[in-house]
Amino acid sequence: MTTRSPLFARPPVWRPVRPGQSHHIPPGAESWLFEQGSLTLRLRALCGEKFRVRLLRQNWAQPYADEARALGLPQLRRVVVREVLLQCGDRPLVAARSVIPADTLRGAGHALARLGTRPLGEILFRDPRLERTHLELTALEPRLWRRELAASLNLTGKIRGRRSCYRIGPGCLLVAEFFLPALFALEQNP
Ligand SMILES: C=C(O[C@@H]1C=C(C(=O)O)C=C[C@H]1O)C(=O)O
Repeated sequence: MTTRSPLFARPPVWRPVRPGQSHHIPPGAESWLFEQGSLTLRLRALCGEKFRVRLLRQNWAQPYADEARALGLPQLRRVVVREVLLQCGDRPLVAARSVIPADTLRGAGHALARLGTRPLGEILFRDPRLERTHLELTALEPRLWRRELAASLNLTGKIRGRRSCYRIGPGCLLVAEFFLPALFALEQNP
């Protein structure tokens, strides 16, 4: 069974980051796209007590073809797909989609299976074995989002996103994060 993504109408297209290559990144987005530490921590610092994870889905489903490729899995292999909005109170600041293979859940990542509204970053960044690889970027056109979501978040321009593989011990997972206009507005006017 493939469950419809609550975020995307079509899969984002990713481009690897290559040294010396220009990605035409707006100045406000750069520090978020290249953030090395936990986004959860950075968003908490910005938003304080009102930071929360709104869970849109976490279930077994087929990954997108390019996600399966990035994880080295056959496309029909089911994975856990988690999609969330990271919010300050009612305001979504970041949309995120994580793809977790069964082997990762069985190994070091078993805590990931029952995350609920606990931020994924809390578990990942606590693990001393954590390694991040394969940074890729995207600039999503409004039509790639689900129409209802694009309307409710007023997504009229391109939304910048990043994706990387997080490795914890033998298992890895793919995390994609999209930085919404409300994030930059909050930074300008905390
Ligand atoms: C990867 C991190 O975790 C964040 C929390 C997520 C979640 O709870 O699903 C998803 C992606 C991240 O933005 C992080 O803090 O950097």
